[in-house]
Order: sequence, then structure tokens, then C-alpha cells
Amino acid sequence: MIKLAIFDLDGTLLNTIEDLAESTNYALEQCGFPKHNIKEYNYFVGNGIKKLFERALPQKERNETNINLIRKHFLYHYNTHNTNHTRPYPGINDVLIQMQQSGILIAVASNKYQEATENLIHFYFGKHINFIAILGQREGIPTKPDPFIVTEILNKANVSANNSIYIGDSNVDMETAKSSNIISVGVTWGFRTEKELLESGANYIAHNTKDIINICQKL
Ligand SMILES: O=C(O)COP(=O)(O)O
Repeated sequence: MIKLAIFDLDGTLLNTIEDLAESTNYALEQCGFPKHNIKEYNYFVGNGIKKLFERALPQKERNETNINLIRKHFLYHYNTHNTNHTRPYPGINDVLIQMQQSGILIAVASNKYQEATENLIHFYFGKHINFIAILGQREGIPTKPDPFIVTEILNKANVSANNSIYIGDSNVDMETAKSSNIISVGVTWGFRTEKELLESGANYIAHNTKDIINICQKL
């Protein structure tokens, strides 16, 4: 029986890609580097903002100085523009409400930096969902696919891995679930393909938000 559902954020709960792309392109432009189209960002996002900037920079310009410069401009822009285009995926609110009503604890495990993770979750879901934990990328804490963040959530919720499920949209998420010994659900409405999710070990695939509820009921 599922007692805890751990959700990835970007590409799973919220479609954040346009705001991430706009803020990164703003930062690249400020520093005189070429911009990217939105589709490319689907593959830049997933391992936190440092990796996002590294991937967005021209190969020869990928160094600590440039990454820090991009970070400064990105944060300035993203912190005040991160709800411009970002929206919950259709049906995801109903899934969270239904889970909450049936007594399943809900948590977020993201590689997005902690401040934005908390702000976005509170802004879009805070009024009606009580999250047991909202964890993003923090200084000195290993990022997904390291199981650290999931272990933190299991401890806080006091639920075992056997009674938990992890829902995400990328290979990083499926690998996180695997390294945490948790059943994984790969969602196909996010930033990556079904093929990637299956190849990285997804136990179940959700093509629409209702599938998540059906999968939980089977377990
Ligand atoms: O910000 C990222 O790189 C990824 O964030 P996510 O873990 O919520 O998908």
C-alpha cells in the first residue's frame, strides 16, 4: 500500500521550461553568449542550475567564472519571472488532492535550487496541499540521482521505501528511484521521452495524470 508519493518538480508537477529558457537566454545575452531555442532546454534541465549553465554555454566557455557570471544574471531574472509562463500540468492538482484525501503523504524532491522550489510549490499548490517535505538543491547536499534527498524525505515522513512511490519525467528521476529502492513512475508529459524513461528503468509509465492514481491503486 502506498503511503508516500515523492514528486519531481520541473517537468512533472510544473511546466517550467519557458521561464527557465527565458531567464537563461537573458543571462547568456547579458554576457554576450549565443542563446538557445526552447526545445534544447528540455535537455539542459534536470541536474540543477550549475549543469544547466554549463550545458547552455559554448563548449569552450564552460568554466567556473562564466558559470558564476551566468548564475548572477539568471537569478536576478528568474527570481522575479519564474511564474510568467510556468503552470501546473493539466490534471496534476486533482491527483494531488485525491492523494491527500486518501491519506497519502506528498513530498517534492527536486534538483532545482531550494528557494525557487519552495516558492513555486507554495505559489501553485500551497493553498490546498500540505507537503510533508519540499526539498530542492542545497549547498553541500548531493543532487539526484544520489538517493540522499529521498532518504531525507523517507525519514521525515517515517515511511519505508516499500510503501513509497517516486514520480518523475527524466532519466535522473528514474535513476534516483532505483538508487533509493523505490518504485518509479515515469511521466510522458514532461521534458523527456518515454524511451528515455524506460531505458533508465521506469517501473511504470504514466501517459496522463489519472494513470498515477490507477498505478497507486494497483500497488
Ligand atoms: O532544475 C533542474 O535542473 C531539475 O529540477 P527537477 O529535479 O525538479 O526536475
